[in-house]
Amino acid sequence: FIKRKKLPPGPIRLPLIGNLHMFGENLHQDLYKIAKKYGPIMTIYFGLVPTIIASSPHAAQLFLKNHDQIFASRPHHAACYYIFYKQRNLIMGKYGPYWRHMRKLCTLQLLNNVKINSFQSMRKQEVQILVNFLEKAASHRDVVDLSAKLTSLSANMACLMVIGKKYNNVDGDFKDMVQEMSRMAATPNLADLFPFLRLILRMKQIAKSCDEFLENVIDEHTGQYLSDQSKTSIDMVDTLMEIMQSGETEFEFDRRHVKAILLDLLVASMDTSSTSIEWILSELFKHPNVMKKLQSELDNVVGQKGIVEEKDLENLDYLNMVIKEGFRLHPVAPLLLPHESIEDCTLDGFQIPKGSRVLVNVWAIGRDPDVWHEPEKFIPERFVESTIDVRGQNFQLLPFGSSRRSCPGLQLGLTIVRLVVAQLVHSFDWELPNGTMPNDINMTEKFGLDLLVAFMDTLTTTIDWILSELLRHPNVMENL
Ligand code: HEM
Repeated sequence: FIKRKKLPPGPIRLPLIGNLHMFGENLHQDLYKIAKKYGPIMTIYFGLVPTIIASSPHAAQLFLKNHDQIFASRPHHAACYYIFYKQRNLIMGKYGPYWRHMRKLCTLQLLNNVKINSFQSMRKQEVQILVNFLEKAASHRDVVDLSAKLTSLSANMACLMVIGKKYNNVDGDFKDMVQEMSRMAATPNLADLFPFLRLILRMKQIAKSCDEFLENVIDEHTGQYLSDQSKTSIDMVDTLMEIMQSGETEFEFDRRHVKAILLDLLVASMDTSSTSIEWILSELFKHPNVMKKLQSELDNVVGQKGIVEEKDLENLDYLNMVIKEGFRLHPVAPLLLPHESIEDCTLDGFQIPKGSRVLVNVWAIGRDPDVWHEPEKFIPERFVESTIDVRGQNFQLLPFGSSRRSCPGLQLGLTIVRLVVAQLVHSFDWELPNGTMPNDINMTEKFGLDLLVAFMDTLTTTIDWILSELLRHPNVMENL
């Protein structure tokens, strides 16, 4: 237990549930409101587990830059423990030599510019398939579920890059599993996450199907890479198998590690880009003037050739402002992923003990009125002559995090988001269906992964703590 008086301030907590009663469907929005009262560094109790919340650029900088190494670990997470090979993966791996090796391997071998560029023609082809579909729908004036199409585009790109086949052609069980994980993430009510034991059992089943799927993928690749010289691009399973078979890694690296990385890459790239694209397009539909201005930039830079090439992206200044503004208002991971401290630390006068969990509310930071003029409005022009960027150097805009634990897929994610938005805006004049007006577009956020990520383990830990206390006090147990 942590001595409360040394921790940052926070609302009064109730026995056992802590501050849980204060949260509704959107954790980051509720935390934003609470931070207005308790300040940019505050303590919130999820059950019995204290969690430090950073809600200003200065606070984010303290945790992610000034004390970066101390807060570079991740907490234990029951779901991730089962699904990601005892947290042997990169995303939820504990900070230490093993995580450092895995991170180096991913950044240098899988997500470097050469590797990302080797999938350029695949991206172009997949975007073209979507454009062809939309052209056909437009010629019949059919209404299109763009959200579903973007999800499928993003999943296809991720699967082609990682395992060498489209998501549409992937085994049904894996798809069911992905859908189930999304359903769990979209559970609208916290109470639906109970009972935990059932949830944990389900996690174990999901982990098993996931493992079987990845084993199959690896089996399919074994041997095939060497014999199949006709492959135009080497997918990430090929690369990882080659690394494993070379035996030249500085650390233990076997099939379990390959599977953990594969899962990371699939999970991290499947929904993130499509969700960002969907938000940005929704803002453009809501703001026809911005849409027109962007179309005119695309006409000038891309011209009549119709197809947006990745090399065009660097010349599209207004597009880049639109993307930054989209990320500011709608970060895909509003609380990043949870960080955990590996040693005691004094920070802004507060003592944060080793093992503290930290959430950085980048959603709140993107709406901080001390930093942003008219923060609720979508105004890409705010970035004219501004050096603020999304790459983790500017703490007022952190959609990919910053420093050691920042997103290693930033370049890839950014390329996909810019390419798809540019192509869809350049190829079509968009209309909302059935007389919907721009102001009618529903911009309410759905209950997202952040809640699952932040809560799930704090609740199981709370139960663990209560049970251990009961075991230590048999008389209390008996009374109960
Ligand atoms: C628009 C797209 C994307 C966004 C907005 C995004 C955002 C993020 C964020 C916020 C984090 C957590 C940072 C933190 O905890 O401080 C993260 C971590 C991560 N992302 Fe991304 N991401 C995107 C795409 C991708 C892609 C395409 C990949 C790889 C194929 C990827 C791989 C990862 C990995 C492996 C981590 C864990 C890093 C670690 O813990 O060391 N991401 N991402």
